[in-house]
Amino acid sequence: MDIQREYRAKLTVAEQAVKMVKSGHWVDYSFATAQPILLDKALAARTGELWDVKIRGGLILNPLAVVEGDPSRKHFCYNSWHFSGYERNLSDQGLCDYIPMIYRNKPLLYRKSLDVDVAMMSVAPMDKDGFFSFSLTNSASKAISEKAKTVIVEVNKNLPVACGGQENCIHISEVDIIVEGNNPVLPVINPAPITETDKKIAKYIMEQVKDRSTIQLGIGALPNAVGTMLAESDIKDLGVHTELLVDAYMILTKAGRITNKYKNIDKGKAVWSLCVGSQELYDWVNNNAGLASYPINYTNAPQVMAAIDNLITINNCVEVDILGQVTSETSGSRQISGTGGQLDFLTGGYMSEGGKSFICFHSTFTEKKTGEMKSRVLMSLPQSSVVTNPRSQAHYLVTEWGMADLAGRSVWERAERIIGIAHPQFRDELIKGAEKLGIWRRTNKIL
Ligand SMILES: CC(=O)SCCNC(=O)CCNC(=O)[C@H](O)C(C)(C)COP(=O)(O)OP(=O)(O)OC[C@H]1O[C@@H](n2cnc3c(N)ncnc32)[C@H](O)[C@@H]1OP(=O)(O)O
Ligand SMILES: CCCC(=O)O
Repeated sequence: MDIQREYRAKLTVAEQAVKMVKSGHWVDYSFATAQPILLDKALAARTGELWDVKIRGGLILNPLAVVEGDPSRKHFCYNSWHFSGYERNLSDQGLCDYIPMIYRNKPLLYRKSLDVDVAMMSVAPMDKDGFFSFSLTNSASKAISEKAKTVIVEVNKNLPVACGGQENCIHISEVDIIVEGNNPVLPVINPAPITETDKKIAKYIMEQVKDRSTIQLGIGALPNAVGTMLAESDIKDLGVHTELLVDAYMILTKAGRITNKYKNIDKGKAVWSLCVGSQELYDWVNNNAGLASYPINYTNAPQVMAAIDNLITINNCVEVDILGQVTSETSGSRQISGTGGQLDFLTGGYMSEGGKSFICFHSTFTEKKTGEMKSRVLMSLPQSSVVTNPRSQAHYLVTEWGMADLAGRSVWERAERIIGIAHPQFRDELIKGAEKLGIWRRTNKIL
C-alpha cells in the first residue's frame, strides 16, 4: 500500500486507540521522553471500565495519568524498570513497583519471557520512506514492538530524529495504530551545578583518562560533572560508547574533546541508546550523523565493550560496604533508582584492554530529615539493601579522599583501601567494624 494511504488508514484519535486495551492486559509504555502522553490520558479516562491492567514503563518524567487517577491500583497497576525521581516518589506512596533487571537483558527479557498485549510509544513524525524514529529512546523499543500484539505509536513532533546504529526506528508496516495530537514540550533534566567535592573526585578520574580513551558516563549528577570538567582539560580525541546520552557529551564534542576518530569499533560515531538532558541536547541529537543510536543489548554488552580499548566507565552509587559491595539503587528497603546499566559497564570496562571502571561518590550524605552527616562507606550495607555490584566485580571506588583499586584484592586489602577513602570522621569506627569481621590484620593501616 502507498505509505501516505497506509498512514491515513492507521491514524485515529487516542480515545479510539486505547480501546485495544482490555481488563487484565499487560501494557508497555516507552521510557523517558518516549512516554506516551495522549494515550496515557485517554487510557486513564477509562478507569471506571477497566480492571487489573498492568503497565510497565521506566524513567518516567511526566506524571502518569493512569496512576494519578487510580490510587487504589485496582484498575491500573504500574511497574517500573528504572525509577526516576517521580517514580521513586510514587513507590514511597505504594503506587509503583520496581522490576529488577540488568539493563543489557531488557530486549531479551521481552523476546524470551514477557508478553505484551499493547505497546504505546512516542515516536518522531514519519519520514518519506515510512519510518518513525524511536528518537531519544532506542533502549528495548524494537524488542517490545516485536512482542506486542498491538503497537500504537503516538507521533510527537517535538521528538528529534536519531541516526542509527541499529533498531533506531520502526516502519509503518510494523505499526497497528497511529495517534496524533497536541504535543507538550519535552521534559528536560538540566545538568546540576558542579560542587567542590565533585571537582575533587573528577580530578582523580581525569588523571586516568588519556588521549583517545572512550568514555561512558552514568546517570546522576556526579558522572555528568566529571564529563563537563573533562571539557576544560586539554585531552584529545575521546570516543563515546554509552548507554545514556547526557549534556556532558555535547559539551565535550563542542569543545573539540570528542572526535571518535580512534575507536576500534563504530569509528567516527558516538554510540548511545537513551538520551535525557536539556532541550539543547535534544536539538543536537536531531539528524546528527556523528551519533549512532543502538539497542541496549548492544551498547551495554560487555563483549562489545571488550572490543574497545581504553574504555573508561564512570558511574555513581548510593552506598558501599568494606567488602566492596555497592548499592547504587537502594537505601535499605527504599528503591531509589535501578540497576540500570551500571553492572554492565563495570563488567565491560574491566574487560576492555586498558579499560577502567570507576564508581564514584561523595564520602558522606546529609540526611534530609535530621541534617545529620552520614558515611556512605559502611561496615555492611543496611538490611534489605540490594547489591547492584557484587564485590567480585569491583574495580575502582573513588571519593573526594582518593581512589581504591579493588580488583583482585583480598578482604583485608579491600578493607584498608576502602576505609582509606571514607571520610576521616568515620574511619576509626569502620576499622573497629573490620576487626569485628576478622578482616583487619595486624599489619593493616590507613595511609
Ligand atoms: C550511561 C549509563 O550507562 S547509565 C548506567 C549507570 N546506571 C546506574 O548507575 C544506575 C544506578 N545509579 C543511579 O541511579 C544514580 O547514579 C544514583 C541514584 C546513585 C545517583 O543519582 P542522583 O540523581 O545524582 O542522586 P541524588 O543525589 O539526587 O539522590 C537520589 C535519591 O537518593 C537519595 N539518596 C542518595 N544517597 C542516599 C543515601 N546514602 N542514603 C539514603 N538516601 C540517599 C536522595 O535523598 C534522593 O532521594 P529524594 O529524591 O527523595 O531526595
Ligand atoms: C534507564 C536506566 C539508566 C541507567 O542505566 O541507570
